Formats: sequence, structure tokens, C-alpha cells
Amino acid sequence: MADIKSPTVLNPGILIPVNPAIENYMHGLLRHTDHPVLTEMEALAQKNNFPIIGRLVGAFIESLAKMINAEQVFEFGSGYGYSAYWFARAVGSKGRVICTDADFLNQEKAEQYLSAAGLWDRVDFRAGMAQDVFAQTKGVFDICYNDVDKGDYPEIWKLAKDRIRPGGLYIADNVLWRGRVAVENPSDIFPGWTEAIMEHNELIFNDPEFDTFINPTRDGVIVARKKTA
Ligand SMILES: C[S@@+](CC[C@H](N)C(=O)[O-])C[C@H]1O[C@@H](n2cnc3c(N)ncnc32)[C@H](O)[C@@H]1O
Repeated sequence: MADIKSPTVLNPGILIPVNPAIENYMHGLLRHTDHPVLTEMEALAQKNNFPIIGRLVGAFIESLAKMINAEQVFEFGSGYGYSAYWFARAVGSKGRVICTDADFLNQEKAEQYLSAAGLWDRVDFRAGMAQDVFAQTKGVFDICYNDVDKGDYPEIWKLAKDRIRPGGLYIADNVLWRGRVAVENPSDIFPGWTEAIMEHNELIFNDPEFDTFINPTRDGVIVARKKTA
């Protein structure tokens, strides 16, 4: 039996923080979240090797959004709407999830899936660079969620942090980057991405305006709550 106290080592320098058997067990507990649209979106991700947040993180962000009664969410990097599916459920019929993605084909797919799920009327999907869309959007958000290319993580944090309401959340996926943040000289997918994620994480943990924690599920999700006083 695998030692569940040690992270699983896949390749030299690549670590999975939570033992896959435990993640499978947690998946099993989420069977009640099954939905035909969700299953289709997950199948597409599997087929195309597209990096969606997956069921465990999806259920996590939905819970977080419900805990703070979030109604206004901004997503940096929405893909074809899988993470937005969970936020859209949480914000309710009066809420709004602004989605952004650099690939306009993802907007079409998101419309198809989220319409089928009855959630499209809560979504405002804007194809383009998330940074530009954010600059064109006014107001503060209950949640800013970051899942863009990892080299841009520090920039997105700096943009988002001042436009989160007190008590609101900054959430970013992949902040453990398959453990690369924890090893010396990791082999990276793109040069500089590990360093950018590490800079991002340090900036957030050292920001006195936020209380911050990393949930190590899947690839690591950082959650930073803006203090109220
Ligand atoms: C990891 S995927 C997002 C997955 C999505 N959050 C989910 O879990 O369903 C990253 C997406 O961000 C988009 N992207 C990357 N950098 C971006 C940027 N600066 N602005 C807008 N979209 C970006 C890519 O086209 C890709 O679809």
C-alpha cells in the first residue's frame, strides 16, 4: 500500500501533493454533482488534454463562492466554461460571472455547454486577453479567479487585488505546479512559469491585506480573503 504521508513522486522533480487514491476517494464523495453537461465537459478535457480544474476543485470553488454569498465573479482564463459552471451555480439567478478567454472558439463551446446546463444567462463571456477585459470592466468583485498562462500570474494578482471587496476572495489554480515550486531546478513546461508562480504565491502570502491558504488538492489552489478591517 502506498505511503499516504509522502507525496507521490511521478518523475524526478514532479510531485503530486495529494495521493491519487485519496483524490479518487474524494471524487467518489462527489457523485451527487454528476450532471450530463459536466460529464461532457470533462470528457472533452480528457480527449483534448485540456487543463480544466476538475470536479474536486470545481466543488471547492462553488462552496467558497456560496460561503461568502458571492454574486459578482471575474474569471481570468475561462477555457470553455468548466470553472464558470461551478461559479454560475453558486452566484444564483441574480449573479454574474464574467468569463474571459484569449481563444474565441472557447466562447462558442462555453455558450453551448452552459446554455445546456441552464446557466448561460448568468455568464458574460468576453473573448480577449483577460487583462484587457478586466481594465475595461468597472467595479469590485466578490471573487477574482485566476487560471491564465502561469507567466502572467504575478501581473493578474496585482491587477485583481485592489478590485476585490473586503471579505471577498482571490482564487488561483495550479499554484503548486505539480510540485515544481518545491524542488530545485525543476523542468518546466515553459521557461519562467515556476518562478512566476512562486513570485505570485510569495506576493500573496506577504500581503497584509489578505489572509491566505493553499489547498493542495489536485495542482494546488490558493485562496486569499481580503480582510475586512
Ligand atoms: C487552464 S485553462 C482554463 C481552464 C478553466 N479555468 C477551467 O477550469 O475550466 C487556461 C485558459 O486561459 C486562456 N488564457 C491564457 N492566458 C490568457 C490571458 N492572458 N487572457 C485570456 N485568456 C488566457 C487559455 O486560452 C486557456 O483557455
